[in-house]
Amino acid sequence: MTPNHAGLLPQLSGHQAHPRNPGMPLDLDWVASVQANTSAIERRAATLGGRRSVKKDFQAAWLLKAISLIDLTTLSGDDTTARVQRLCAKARQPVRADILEALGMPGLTTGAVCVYHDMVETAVRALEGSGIPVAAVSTGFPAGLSPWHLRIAEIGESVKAGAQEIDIVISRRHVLTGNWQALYDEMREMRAACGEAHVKAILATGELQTLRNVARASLVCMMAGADFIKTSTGKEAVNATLPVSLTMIRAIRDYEDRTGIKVGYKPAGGISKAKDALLYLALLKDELGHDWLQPDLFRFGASSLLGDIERQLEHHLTGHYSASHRHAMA
Ligand SMILES: O=C[C@H](O)COP(=O)(O)O
Repeated sequence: MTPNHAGLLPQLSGHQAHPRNPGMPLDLDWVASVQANTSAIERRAATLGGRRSVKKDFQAAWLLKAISLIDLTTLSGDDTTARVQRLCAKARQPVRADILEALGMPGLTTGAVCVYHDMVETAVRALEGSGIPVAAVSTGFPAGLSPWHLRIAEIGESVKAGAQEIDIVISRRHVLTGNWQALYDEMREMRAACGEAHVKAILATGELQTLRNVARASLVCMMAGADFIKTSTGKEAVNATLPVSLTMIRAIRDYEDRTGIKVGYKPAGGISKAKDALLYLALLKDELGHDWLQPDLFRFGASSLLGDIERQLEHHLTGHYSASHRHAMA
């Protein structure tokens, strides 16, 4: 049985890397004008699941697409070389070979592997020749409160060790005190320290108090040159949510409308079910269109999502696909 691809299947080669975000001068008037209608956003997010139904033929294609968009992550204090090597092997072959074969996607990989700085070299070695980039959480992850020069130095060390993507944590206090200049300057300097590596700005949205703060912080980070904006470290009390995602995705849309520059989006933390991944993809497709459904512009930051997707693909092939997974996509 092969899925009805509907133009969804991830591209395995010949992918054009998306240009970096050069940023722009800080526009404080624009930042001040940003609003977020919390109840409308929450209503829209709450109805997303009910409004959509997945055509059964397309389910496998969407799940394969989701795999190609995962930053397969391990960010545990007890990470070992062996664990990271196993993770990298999983990134190279995310689901059983016979499943990929049956679905016409041998060679499918995850979007990237995401690890602490300490594990970058191990991951780079384990992924050699695969084309899968390594993302490092640098800048004193997850709190992002180590001395400034050490945060900048850590970025440099991660790049030197071979990380092609750097996930940095912003200073939430700059957002909470409305110090947009400080946030802009911080982000700008961290972006410069990344050199050619792409930079993802982690907003730690669970600590930003309001959706308006989330929208304004998103905008300032994009103005300062973030290539991606990311919700969470996975370590806050509240991590990725649909209302936060809608807010950030709309900020990305506004930034593109105004500057013509496409910035990527990475929801992270607590996304562990295939059906939830499909909701995020539905939201992205509705709000930003198909252009964003590729690894240069969208990633899931997730440590345990892949296992559930693999189970659902098995069910798909044996005809026992769960009805609860049919509600997200058209
Ligand atoms: O950036 C990725 C997150 O830390 C992963 O969070 P998770 O372990 O809840 O999937």
